[in-house]
Amino acid sequence: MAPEIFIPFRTEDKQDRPGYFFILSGPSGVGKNTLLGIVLQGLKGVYYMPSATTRPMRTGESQLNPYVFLQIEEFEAMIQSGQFLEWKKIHTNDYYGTHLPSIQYAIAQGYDIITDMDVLGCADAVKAFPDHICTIFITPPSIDELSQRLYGRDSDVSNIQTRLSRVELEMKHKDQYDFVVVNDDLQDSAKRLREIIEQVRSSKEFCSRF
Ligand SMILES: Nc1nc2c(ncn2[C@@H]2O[C@H](COP(=O)(O)OP(=O)(O)O)[C@@H](O)[C@H]2O)c(=O)[nH]1
Ligand SMILES: Nc1ncnc2c1ncn2[C@@H]1O[C@H](COP(=O)(O)OP(=O)(O)O)[C@@H](O)[C@H]1O
Repeated sequence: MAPEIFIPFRTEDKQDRPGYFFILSGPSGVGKNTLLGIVLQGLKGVYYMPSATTRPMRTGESQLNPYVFLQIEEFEAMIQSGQFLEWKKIHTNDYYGTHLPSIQYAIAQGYDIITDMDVLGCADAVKAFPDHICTIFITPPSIDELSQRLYGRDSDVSNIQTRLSRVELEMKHKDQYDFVVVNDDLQDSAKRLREIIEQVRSSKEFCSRF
């Protein structure tokens, strides 16, 4: 079963202000998790917030990396007991959801967290915590390049097609985000993403709509 709080926070990372919640969105395969992996290495005190999902664990993945993997009954019990800030069925009817107690704890205690979410979940999260969320949309240099990345990551054509069929929905929401980063050259994009996060973290007064 899921732990009470998904993240083992360290008190030395506590900020003297409420925590910031950074959300990355963008079409599947654009590079959100790759960017997160690079950026988090260089950012002290920013925690990856794993989502919960019912999709099967892949080779190389483990509990909390990159998701809290749950059985459908466990996920549905957590929906019933109000443990998700938001949840969506994405792709092949798999559940993905954001653990509300972890978010509430991080914001209240002054810990900065980052996660990725689909555009609809992100909109729900902004409604719930408008003054604590910074949204960043990751966009591909082209749809052809995005498709190549999906084919490079996975060999299951039906998985890839399911993900490609959501691209238009995701891209339609791009202009509602606080920042947009084009993930063309990986290192340049990681640098830009890190700069955005550092800029927001160091601003004296947080304004959710920049
Ligand atoms: N609404 C919502 N979307 C999520 C959450 N966690 C991940 N996602 C989104 O679910 C989708 C997962 O698909 P994909 O990027 O192909 O990742 P995969 O699960 O590794 O195959 C992406 O759009 C993620 O941003 C969550 O907690 N809530
Ligand atoms: N800037 C980039 N240039 C080329 N390939 C990339 C770039 N960013 C990510 N990739 C590759 O694209 C694939 C999808 O990246 P991933 O981080 O899994 O996407 P997402 O988390 O958005 O679904 C991976 O194989 C990754 O190595």
